[in-house]
Amino acid sequence: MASSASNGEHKSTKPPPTPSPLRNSKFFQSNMRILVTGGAGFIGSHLVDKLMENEKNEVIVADNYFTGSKDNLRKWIGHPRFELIRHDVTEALLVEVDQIYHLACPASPIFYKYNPVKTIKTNVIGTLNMLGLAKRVGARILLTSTSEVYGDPLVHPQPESYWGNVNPIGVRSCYDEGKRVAETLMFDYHRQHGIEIRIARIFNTYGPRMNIDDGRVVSNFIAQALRDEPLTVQSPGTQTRSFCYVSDMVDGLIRLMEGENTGPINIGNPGEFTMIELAETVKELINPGIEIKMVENTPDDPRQRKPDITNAKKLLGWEPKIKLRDGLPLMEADFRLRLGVAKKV
Ligand SMILES: NC(=O)c1ccc[n+]([C@@H]2O[C@H](COP(=O)([O-])OP(=O)(O)OC[C@H]3O[C@@H](n4cnc5c(N)ncnc54)[C@H](O)[C@@H]3O)[C@@H](O)[C@H]2O)c1
Ligand SMILES: O=C(O)[C@H]1O[C@H](OP(=O)(O)OP(=O)(O)OC[C@H]2O[C@@H](n3ccc(=O)[nH]c3=O)[C@H](O)[C@@H]2O)[C@H](O)[C@@H](O)[C@@H]1O
Repeated sequence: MASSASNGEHKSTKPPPTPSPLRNSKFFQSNMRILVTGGAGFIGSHLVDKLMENEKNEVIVADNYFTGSKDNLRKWIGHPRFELIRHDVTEALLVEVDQIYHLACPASPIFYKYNPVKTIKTNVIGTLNMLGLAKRVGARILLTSTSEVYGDPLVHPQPESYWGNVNPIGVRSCYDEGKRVAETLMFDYHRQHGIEIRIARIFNTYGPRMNIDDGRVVSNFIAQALRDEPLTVQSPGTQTRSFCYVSDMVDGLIRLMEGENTGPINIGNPGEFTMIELAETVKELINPGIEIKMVENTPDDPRQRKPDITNAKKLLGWEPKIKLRDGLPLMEADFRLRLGVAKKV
């Protein structure tokens, strides 16, 4: 029997499947072959950079480029330990790998709401396909779930044991409910087939390489500040989020994959800000002359969000290092380069 969902230490009674014998038949042998779905995206490409630092890793990225870009991976294209495949995870993929980081899914609300049926297919069929692959080759699989599984949370901060408050028929449901089903599938494969699973519940992550017009709040505010446009705070502006810098996130994901705990484990930075506070910070750091404008919000926007990271600290020895005020200038420098806006002296 699996233990309770709150301590991140689920154990299946079944032994994991044996890795495919084909795995050992290659002439060139790295110690670990790793598949990263969604690896051309924001978090995925930073994860690939970190995994490629280890010479014993060979990395395969599968991505359909819906929100990601080859440009994010350009330094690895042509590298002997790296392979990039244009692939949609809603279709089966046959590769021999030891680990799967399953990130493929549009993450910004404007993109996941653009084609909600495709978003839910990506979360459900895509995760089923990756679990099928993990089962066939005996790979360990990590799912990047989300703090959105807590919906508009009635418990604050959110521990992993909280079951959430999600609208099942709303405009965000393709993503929220899609990720909840993906988590269910992970645990069903774990209990039924002994697959080694890891689930990270990621809280709002920001950093260099986010799409400039991604639509998420940090990228919006930085791009607006650099373009001398008003910062668009969606009403009421008192809603909160907790922002994690991408290098901290990648460190947490790798620790989770390499450790012994299935999760789900919250990975995020508990520093909590209202959207008005975030706008004021961006204004102060990047463009003090800019206006802050209140605009209409979208349905079902969670009113508060902050991770309880007790489990991540205890089970992974992980906690974020980069404060928002230190991370924003790193992202600003990247956006300035890409937008061609030099810093005034
Ligand atoms: N960034 C965050 O704040 C955050 C928070 C919680 C969870 N997550 C999760 O982390 C993962 C990565 O998020 P991100 O911020 O890097 O987003 P992103 O949009 O930059 O990256 C997602 C990647 O997945 C690819 N993709 C989408 N659908 C696909 C499909 N059907 N087949 C193959 N590839 C597909 C995209 O092209 C893109 O490269 C997602 O699973 C997201 O749900 C992110
Ligand atoms: O961390 C998570 O779990 C989830 O967080 C985000 O979802 P959300 O928090 O709604 O992200 P944003 O679109 O960045 O919105 C954050 C807040 O900023 C506000 N906002 C957004 C954009 C803007 O221009 N102005 C603004 O005030 C929104 O109303 C919202 O309250 C991500 O988009 C999801 O991929 C991720 O799974």
